[in-house]
Amino acid sequence: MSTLLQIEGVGKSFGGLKAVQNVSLSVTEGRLSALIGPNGAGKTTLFALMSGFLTPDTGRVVFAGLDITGQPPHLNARMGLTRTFQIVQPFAAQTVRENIAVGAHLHLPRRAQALEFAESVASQVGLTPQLDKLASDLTVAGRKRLELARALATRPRLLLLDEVLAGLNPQEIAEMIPVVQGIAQSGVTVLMIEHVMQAVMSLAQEVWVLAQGQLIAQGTPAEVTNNKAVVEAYLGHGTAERLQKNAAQAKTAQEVQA
Ligand SMILES: Nc1ncnc2c1ncn2[C@@H]1O[C@H](COP(=O)(O)OP(=O)(O)OP(=O)(O)O)[C@@H](O)[C@H]1O
Repeated sequence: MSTLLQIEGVGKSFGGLKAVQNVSLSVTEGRLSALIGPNGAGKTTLFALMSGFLTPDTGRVVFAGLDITGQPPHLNARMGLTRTFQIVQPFAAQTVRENIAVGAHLHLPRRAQALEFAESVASQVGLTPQLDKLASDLTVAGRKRLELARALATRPRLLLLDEVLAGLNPQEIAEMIPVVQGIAQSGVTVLMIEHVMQAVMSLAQEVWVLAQGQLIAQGTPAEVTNNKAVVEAYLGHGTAERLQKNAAQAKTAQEVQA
């Protein structure tokens, strides 16, 4: 399988804060991967660097074999690289259909065609019954689906999903997971930022872990969740030893009792 997106030595600082430091990774075409890490690790900044919303201070971004470092987001979207946002901001006074059509206009200049294409995208994310509703009347889960639909309407090759499950209740999360899976199965390469580990474990084929702006682990979901550096990044220094010591003490206590 080929590499669709490659970032090499990418870094970005805000004043004295190194939000992303020397990060390199390759996203394989056709895969569903995840980027995880504690709050403030630099995940959203990395998405912004990949998609052109920010220009890196160091390093380069290569998409489909072309250097796109510093290229603005609308040109990246035209090439097939689209992102969603953690905070969803649809055009509130427009219908769901019209909102989705905005994304479709990237490749369909005629309004009637864009509106028709919006319908097929809506069905992909389960928004067909809401097509004529105003975006402002959608629930949080509906807005999340709309954000997905707007991005899908641009016909991405690579879709960067920034916490599409944030703010959803357990049932809504369970309903959204197959939607994301369906998008990947339709041939779109997906990289998602996600805090909901249940989703990462069930969806991701490959996971990267960021902490304090640096990549600290990479592997399958099972590999990264068993990685000592990852456990410590989430739970604090010394946690891995403490957990090991507690498990050993519990085992000894069981043996003494037996
Ligand atoms: N535009 C900005 N100006 C200044 N500091 C910023 C800016 N954007 C992000 N930061 C800082 O950079 C660091 C990384 O932020 P970022 O939002 O990328 O982290 P994150 O991993 O996406 O966090 P979360 O999981 O909480 O969304 C944080 O310390 C944040 O406060």
